[in-house]
Amino acid sequence: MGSLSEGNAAMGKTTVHRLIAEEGSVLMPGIQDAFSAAICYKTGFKACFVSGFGVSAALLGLPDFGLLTTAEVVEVVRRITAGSPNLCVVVDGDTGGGGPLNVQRFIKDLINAGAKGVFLEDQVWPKKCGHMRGKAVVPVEEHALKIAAAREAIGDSDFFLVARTDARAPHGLQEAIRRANIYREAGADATFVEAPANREELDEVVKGVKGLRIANMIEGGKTPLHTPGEFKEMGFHLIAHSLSTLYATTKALVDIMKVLKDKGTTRDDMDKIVTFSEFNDMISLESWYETESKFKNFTPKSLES
Ligand SMILES: C[C@@](O)(CC(=O)O)C(=O)O
Ligand SMILES: [Mg+2]
Repeated sequence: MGSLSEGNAAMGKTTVHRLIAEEGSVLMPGIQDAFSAAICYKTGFKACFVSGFGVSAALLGLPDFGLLTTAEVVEVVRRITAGSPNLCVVVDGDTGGGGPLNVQRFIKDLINAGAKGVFLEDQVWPKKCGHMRGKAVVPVEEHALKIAAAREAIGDSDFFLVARTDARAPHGLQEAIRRANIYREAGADATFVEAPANREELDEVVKGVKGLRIANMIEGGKTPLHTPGEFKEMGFHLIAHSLSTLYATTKALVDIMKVLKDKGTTRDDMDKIVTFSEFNDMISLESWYETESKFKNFTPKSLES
């Protein structure tokens, strides 16, 4: 089993380190916008993962195929942190938007936007979702340089750096493990070997990769689904459940569109949707009424008669 003292988790260096020290294995639901983030926080999660796959779908209506820009990601993150200021927001940074200088600018923008961490991966740009076919990775030195540049840009900020490698598919698990350890040496707080194919490979990752480790759960993806408890036992510290909310939303959207198309009304299918008041609770409407009422009777002193 992996040790929590590895990777400074026990030192509480950042919010993410602190959460790992508290929980052992931190589950981060994948979210794609300010609304899914707000529901994530309301449900009781302390951290979320801003999925590139999800943002590409929700913002652009496009697949996770290297079409999303870092500027678009930063803008989404700004809205998420404004809407959910107490949620620890970890962001999928894809390949970081270019070379080391672009990575540094991106990291600073994410920190200013209120994010608490980022994943940076070693795919060739334009990248693909880690569970799709046809991936390629850049030379290990090239990504190590980006990780070092990201580390420098982070400085003393409360920001957690995850280095991801997609080498498993094109070059095999041992190369992915080798790369993860090199990226850790270059300054990553944790590493993520993308898409191990079975339990044996997950165990190999724990055996071979030093420090804090990430696992990624995608329904229908390459890695079998496990619980946070099982991952804690194995030696993984951060678990992204990257696409569950996107897939659930997709199913709900398809179902209700079908109802509208077939029947033209939802009156016999109210079980498929939340009520007006349930939605308003979800979006904290009452707190806005309270704020509104504070200003209703406000008159500056000099205008009082
Ligand atoms: C985690 C992911 O990067 C998908 C993947 O490539 O596995 C995402 O964007 O959610
Ligand atoms: Mg992604």
